[in-house]
Amino acid sequence: MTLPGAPHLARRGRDLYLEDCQLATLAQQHGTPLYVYSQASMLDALAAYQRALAGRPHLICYAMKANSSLAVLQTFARAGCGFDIVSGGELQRVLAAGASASKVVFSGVGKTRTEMRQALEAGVRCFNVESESELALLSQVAVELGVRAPVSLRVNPDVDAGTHPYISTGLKGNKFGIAHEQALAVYRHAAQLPGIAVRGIDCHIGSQLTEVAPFLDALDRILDLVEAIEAAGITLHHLDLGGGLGITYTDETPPSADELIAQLLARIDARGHGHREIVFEPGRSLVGNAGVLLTEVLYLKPGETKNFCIVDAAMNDLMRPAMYEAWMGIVPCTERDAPAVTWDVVGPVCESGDWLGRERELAVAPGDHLAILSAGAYGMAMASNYNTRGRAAEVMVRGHQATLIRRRESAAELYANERLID
Ligand SMILES: Cc1ncc(COP(=O)(O)O)c(C=O)c1O
Ligand SMILES: N[C@@H](CCCC[NH3+])C(=O)O
Repeated sequence: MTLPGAPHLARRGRDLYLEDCQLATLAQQHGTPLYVYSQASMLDALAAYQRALAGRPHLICYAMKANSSLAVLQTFARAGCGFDIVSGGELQRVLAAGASASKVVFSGVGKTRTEMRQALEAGVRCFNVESESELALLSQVAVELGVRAPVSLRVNPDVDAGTHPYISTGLKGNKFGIAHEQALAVYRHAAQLPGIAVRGIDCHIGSQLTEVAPFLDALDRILDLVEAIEAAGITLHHLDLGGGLGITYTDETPPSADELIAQLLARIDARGHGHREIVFEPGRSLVGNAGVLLTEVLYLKPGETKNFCIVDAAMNDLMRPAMYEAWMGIVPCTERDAPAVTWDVVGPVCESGDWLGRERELAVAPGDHLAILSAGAYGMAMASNYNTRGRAAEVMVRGHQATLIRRRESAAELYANERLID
């Protein structure tokens, strides 16, 4: 039986497998908390985007903030993928994984002078510029280096993405992008700047979007602008439509990448923009359902009003439930024959917000392993060391083969940069 949204995760008898690897065995071998990823799931998810765009100029730039582990980046780089980065650190990391800077786009509202210089020297493909002041500084830095920075402006189209307010980015009140009504003026200004080469236009309206309509609304707003900008004599080579496609955590039914892209391309063609290069920046939809977080049940603590299942993973390992009250599936790695009880699954961190799942029906005992599902995106990438907890280990599976791609962090590593005072 396959689990929702995760084609390579299935139960064989009582045991949960990711591809051909038994998860309970991996938990025993590597210890917990442990992230496990299916490489086939990542490649299948990428293939859906590649298929949908075949035959026209395009670049898929994986938004590496979703999961920036080197082996994940390497997997995508080898499959021909580009990358969307948001910091100099991400640039360094993706180059270390073997990517080419010529396939990297640089997003983010707060790029520093140093990061601009680093990205120009590396030769990134495009900067997605988010404000007029950033544009001015980028031009200056480029002139100092004797180059022109390739640029698209990230436009805030002011559409409601219909997602959690913390991950909605395309509304007027958000810090992201240049307001739609100012964009034409900023493009005219950009075209005059000595260190800027205008290349395209960009938007990204939010994350975990489960409907096509907001993408189409944003596209229409962007195409209106493209027409106005080109009428002003400024040529735009590419349309970067951002990321944001959602995944199934529980009962969401987002469109597949193929369906979404087919509808977007139909609109692009109908409006006469079919010749432009199309860029997408998917994050979650490439990696989210490729990963699980394995954890061991430490204690069961039944109570008068609530029953607590205390596990060894915590909010520092997986922040999404604490931060967005996000629902993530939780299932036993090995099913047992016992009546299910309702548990709040919580971690050892000293915060009441440290929960991973509330009111879950589970038949569990101490020592059992649980899998938290759909944890491949914004899981490890957002992990912290709160409570001096070393970050989890990570394993990538390919068929029967399981490779440790990051070893567990030790406590000594956590304070290695610190010094006692005299
Ligand atoms: C600029 C930009 N591009 C792409 C993404 C990727 O988003 P998602 O993981 O929802 O596909 C994000 C994050 O939301 C982003 O901020
Ligand atoms: N971290 C968020 C998504 C943020 C998207 C970043 N632009 C999540 O876990 O859902």
